[in-house]
Amino acid sequence: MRKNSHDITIVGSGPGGYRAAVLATLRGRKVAIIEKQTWGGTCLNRGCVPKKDWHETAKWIEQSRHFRERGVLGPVLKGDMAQAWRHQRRVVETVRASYVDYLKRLGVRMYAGTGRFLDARRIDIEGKAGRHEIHTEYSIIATGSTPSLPAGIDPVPGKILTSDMLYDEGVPSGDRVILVGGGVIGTEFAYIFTQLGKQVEWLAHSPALARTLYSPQAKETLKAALAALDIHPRTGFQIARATVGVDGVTVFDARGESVHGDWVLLATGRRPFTDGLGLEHTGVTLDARGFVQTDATLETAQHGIYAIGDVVGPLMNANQALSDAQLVIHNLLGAEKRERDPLWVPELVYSAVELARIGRDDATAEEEGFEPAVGFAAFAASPRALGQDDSAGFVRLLADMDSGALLGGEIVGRDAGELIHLLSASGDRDAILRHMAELRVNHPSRSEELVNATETLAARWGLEAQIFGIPE
Ligand SMILES: Cc1cc2nc3c(=O)[nH]c(=O)nc-3n(C[C@H](O)[C@H](O)[C@H](O)COP(=O)(O)OP(=O)(O)OC[C@H]3O[C@@H](n4cnc5c(N)ncnc54)[C@H](O)[C@@H]3O)c2cc1C
Ligand SMILES: NC(=O)c1ccc[n+]([C@@H]2O[C@H](COP(=O)([O-])OP(=O)(O)OC[C@H]3O[C@@H](n4cnc5c(N)ncnc54)[C@H](O)[C@@H]3O)[C@@H](O)[C@H]2O)c1
Repeated sequence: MRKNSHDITIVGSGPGGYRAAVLATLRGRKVAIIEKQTWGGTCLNRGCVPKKDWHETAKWIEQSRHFRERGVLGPVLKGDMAQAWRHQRRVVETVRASYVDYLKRLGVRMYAGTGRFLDARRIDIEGKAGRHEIHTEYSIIATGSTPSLPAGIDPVPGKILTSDMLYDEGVPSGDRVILVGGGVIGTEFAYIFTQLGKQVEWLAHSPALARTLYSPQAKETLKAALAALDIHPRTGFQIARATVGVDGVTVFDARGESVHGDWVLLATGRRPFTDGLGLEHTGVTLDARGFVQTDATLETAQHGIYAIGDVVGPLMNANQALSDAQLVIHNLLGAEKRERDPLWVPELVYSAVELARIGRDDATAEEEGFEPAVGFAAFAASPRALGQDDSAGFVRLLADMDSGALLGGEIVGRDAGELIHLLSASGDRDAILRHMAELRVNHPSRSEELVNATETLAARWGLEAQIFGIPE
């Protein structure tokens, strides 16, 4: 093989690209990865990792309300967002260094520059070190997404920011923040910013998380937790215009209503990123919204070119990108092909409560002809949660009335992002609830509430045989 030839070339080093590079190299392939900006992509540098660092700090500050009654005495704590920004940078830089080190140790060929397809097997890379042309047997497009701004609104450094700008450039001065968007970022940042000491005016077109599959009960629990901290979205506000002056920024909606603040954070969605990738020199096709079109195995219309993560959509989260990477490497190197199943990749929101879900919601289950039984356990009765002064939330499981198979699950409350693995660990969804009922647990723990929810399925819905294996 020539020096500049690779078995697999990956464009983009976010969670999707990074994971694909590691897995393919561990399986003996000669792999190249190209990154035009910062190694680790959105998730590491301006997404999941710094956001979770901030969420942790926000939780500490919120929990400090209980310090006195718990016997922890001292001055009242308050947030400092500029210092919190410096903290997440240190975490991000540490993780990034270990990512880069691992890729190097594995022998992945790392190219810093912008990758552009010349044809289906040749990629041009333009970077600080000059231009390279590489040859590749297979390629994986993992170029992610970029913020999508409302028409007529342009970013202004220090005044009108996207989340990418906030993490790349730092926290602007001024405590009065206008946060636009009722999606995942808006819902997470409304909580985080408030705990970190900002006065947040949260403008949303529709109620928080309106376009997600979380149950009404989950959304109500979130709403109550936010309201307890005096965080309320102002709904029906669709930002149409913004003006920047010496004293800050004013945003207007189409009706002419206005809100004034020191700076604005736009969380109005993200769009797939394929700009400058040279896809016109390949047979790869895009849909009307710009997502790369693939079949269920994640191969594009161009044989040998695959796509993963945000650039495929429609859901954009790191968990999906990681799962896609596993799938594509399996499909490239395995004998049989597997198909993408986004429903069974966990989804998370980190706000005043953590929300985690996997599988079908009630409506989807019913549409598919299932009769869902609901297993439920509230953290309000959990000795572990009560001892943590953090007992909001619940576990909610959907099971098929006939077979006892898991149809979907939702966990709301502290550590939901860890607990969801109990539902995602096994692909055997016919048997998972039976195994859950037999789990050898650590007591007291939050995991026990999954066992309790499973047992309510047996007790209240007559699923004893399916869950406990007792003959009817
Ligand atoms: C504020 C925020 C918080 C988030 N929190 C979470 C969370 O808690 N959990 C979660 O699951 N998800 C979260 N996400 C979503 C998550 O970050 C993305 O879904 C994930 O990063 C997508 O991974 P990816 O590999 O598809 O692409 P990306 O991470 O976007 O990486 C793509 C990379 O490709 C590079 N690239 C693009 N074009 C080229 C080119 N032509 N040549 C070379 N390189 C190129 C880009 O520079 C980029 O580094 C969050 C997102 C944001 C914005
Ligand atoms: N925990 C996670 O997995 C996680 C965390 C953060 C972000 N993400 C992903 O990143 C992507 C971007 O997040 P996001 O919250 O920006 O997008 P989103 O699509 O979740 O929400 C965008 C919001 O902006 C609103 N909006 C759009 N135009 C508007 C306007 N002109 N005025 C007022 N509101 C307007 C929409 O109504 C919607 O509520 C999403 O796909 C999200 O899933 C995932």
